[in-house]
Amino acid sequence: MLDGYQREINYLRVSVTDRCNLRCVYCMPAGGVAAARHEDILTLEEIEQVIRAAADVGVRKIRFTGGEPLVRKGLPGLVKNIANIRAIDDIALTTNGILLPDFGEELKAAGLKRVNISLDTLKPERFREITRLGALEDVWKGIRAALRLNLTPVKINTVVMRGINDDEIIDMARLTLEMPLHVRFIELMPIGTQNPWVAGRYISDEEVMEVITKHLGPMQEKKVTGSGPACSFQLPGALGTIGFITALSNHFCHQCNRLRLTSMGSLRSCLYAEKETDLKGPLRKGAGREELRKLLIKAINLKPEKHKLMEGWRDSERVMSQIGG
Ligand SMILES: Nc1nc2c(ncn2[C@@H]2O[C@H](COP(=O)(O)OP(=O)(O)OP(=O)(O)O)[C@@H](O)[C@H]2O)c(=O)[nH]1
Ligand SMILES: C[S@@+](CC[C@H](N)C(=O)[O-])C[C@H]1O[C@@H](n2cnc3c(N)ncnc32)[C@H](O)[C@@H]1O
Ligand code: SF4
Ligand code: SF4
Repeated sequence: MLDGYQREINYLRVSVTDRCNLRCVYCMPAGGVAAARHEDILTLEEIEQVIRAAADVGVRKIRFTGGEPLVRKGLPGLVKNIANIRAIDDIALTTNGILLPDFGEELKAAGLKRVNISLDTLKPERFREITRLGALEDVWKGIRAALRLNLTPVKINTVVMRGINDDEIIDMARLTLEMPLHVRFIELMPIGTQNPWVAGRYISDEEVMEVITKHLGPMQEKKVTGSGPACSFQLPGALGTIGFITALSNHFCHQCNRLRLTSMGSLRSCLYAEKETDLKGPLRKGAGREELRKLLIKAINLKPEKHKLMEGWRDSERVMSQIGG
């Protein structure tokens, strides 16, 4: 359906958990975030109910995210049920990749089409510093599993941070020459409790693009499957593409197509929105498909025209891993 600004809303990002096996510096505090109690998180059956109602109001694409979606038990079963909803034509996953060797095959068989994997550095020690817990080689095992299982196009999400990984822009871009990977440079957003950490580390995608063209030459525009906010380009002879997600500098809100379902069961009409529409309460009081449909329409009508992240983050309660990136 169309929202109040004539934008077609057809993409639901579903955060299936607020938990994660990593603690990335820009996403979570070192000690993690107090995990929600199991009973406060939507059950897989409740998530499926919401997705069925969302399909009724025009949602065609589902992306599972988190936290780390692969730590949620039973995800393949949920994917299988969603793949049976005729109106849904794209089921994707955003993941840190570490558990893909364990669950990739089952997810593919269940109907998962493709994965976006987060990777900010090619240096093992730096990877450990950024994620505080992880081993780089495990992500590579996940990337290789995704390619082997044809969970394609495989996109790589790289958050660029001044003084942290900006010296690797060229190496990350070069990956697309050697492998069929779609590397997207994401602008660091001042979100959640990591807001103070972000100060001084933001780099615009314009600057990233300049660095790439200076060292690797001009690129051609190239469309990649997906309906997210990236603009994509290709280096001559490359197997993959290079994308830019200009979340701050040139926000793509005018073409926004999405709604978010938090793991706690609220609809968040914008990444930035402070107001959420509770679905868990109504679901647990027996709300049926029609009532859920009405609540979805309400949330779509609440969508703001654009974010105001340049003015700072105002939600004191939520961090990125709880909202679903
Ligand atoms: N400002 C803003 N940033 C977003 C939004 N959605 C995604 N992003 C950013 O884009 C990054 C990549 O998103 P992904 O989860 O990989 O999904 P996507 O790019 O929408 O997906 P496809 O294009 O379908 O592959 C996220 O990590 C966020 O940083 C949004 O609605 N607003
Ligand atoms: C919150 S994570 C959830 C899915 C999964 N755990 C992962 O890392 O891909 C989704 C995406 O949000 C991005 N992200 C998290 N915090 C961010 C921030 N402050 N600015 C920009 N992107 C951020 C991550 O890099 C990741 O690509
Ligand atoms: S970005 Fe993803 S992997 Fe990193 S801490 Fe956040 S949820 Fe976990
Ligand atoms: S910030 Fe809000 S309006 Fe802008 S693209 Fe993201 S969800 Fe849509």
